Amino acid sequence: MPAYINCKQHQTSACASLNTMEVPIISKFKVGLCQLTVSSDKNQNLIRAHNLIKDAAQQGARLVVLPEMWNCPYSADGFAKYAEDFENGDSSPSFSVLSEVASCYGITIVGGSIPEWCNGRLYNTCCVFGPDGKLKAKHRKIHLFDIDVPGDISFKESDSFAAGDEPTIVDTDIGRIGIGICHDMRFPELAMLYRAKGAHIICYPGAFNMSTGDLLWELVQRTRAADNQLFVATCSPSRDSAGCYTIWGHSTLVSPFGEIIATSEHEETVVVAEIDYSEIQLTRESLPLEKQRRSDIYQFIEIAPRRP
Ligand SMILES: NC(=O)CC(=O)C(=O)O
Repeated sequence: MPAYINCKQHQTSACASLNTMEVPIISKFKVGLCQLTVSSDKNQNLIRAHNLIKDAAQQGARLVVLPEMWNCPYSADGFAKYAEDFENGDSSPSFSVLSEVASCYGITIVGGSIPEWCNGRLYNTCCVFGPDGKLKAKHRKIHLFDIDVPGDISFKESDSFAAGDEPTIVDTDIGRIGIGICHDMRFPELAMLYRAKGAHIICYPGAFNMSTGDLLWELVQRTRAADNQLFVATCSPSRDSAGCYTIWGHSTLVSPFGEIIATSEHEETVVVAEIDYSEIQLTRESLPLEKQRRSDIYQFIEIAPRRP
């Protein structure tokens, strides 16, 4: 645990008792989305993340989601500099902070993403921690964001990162969670796979920009939720985050019907809202897409990972 964050300082008796409780799977609970301002000062980012997670937990959130690249600016020239090796706890302050904070507040954290070093490769990686602070899952961004729109935006994540090659679905005390990172959201097949595997909610830490955000951020996440009749949570950095890539913001929680339950503008904020998994059943009964699906005409085929 880095010295500059003292979790014990903030630990209340309620918080302490949550850590020792046998927590049953619950279906109605609050989700917190921490839309934090990311600067070029890593320590500041860690402190900010801690403060926003604490705020969400104090508002009753049991599941807290952080943005894509919350410990560093979303900028190709900095990813390697901010990268951490999770296997080596001492050299991974971001990992340690999330683990400590999850256990301090007895919450599940979908830890946005940070650059991860592993065996000489850099990944855009999301870590999920349980209320005991233990790592429950690690998702490496599968679809890297390479875009070139002449006169508008050009960005090539694949120049910096290697792509992950596994979907990530994790069982927690607050349900089954599918994980995707930002551009992963554009691929309906991944969300369909999570739905087929029984996910209640898909969390997408993201960092859309001003060109893609206005047009697609809300559209894509509502579509993933409505197509698969499950909850979707997205979490972005705030717009005034550092770097030349201007971030859209608008962290959002969507219902299985595709309705926006809660959202934000682009400033730093914490969105906290309640979700109720009984809505999944209700939506699927009201509009039984699975029964109506014409698999005699088309089929969802699970394809093995493409390898070079
Ligand atoms: N970081 C990203 O993957 C950005 C993205 O997908 C976008 O549309 O913007």
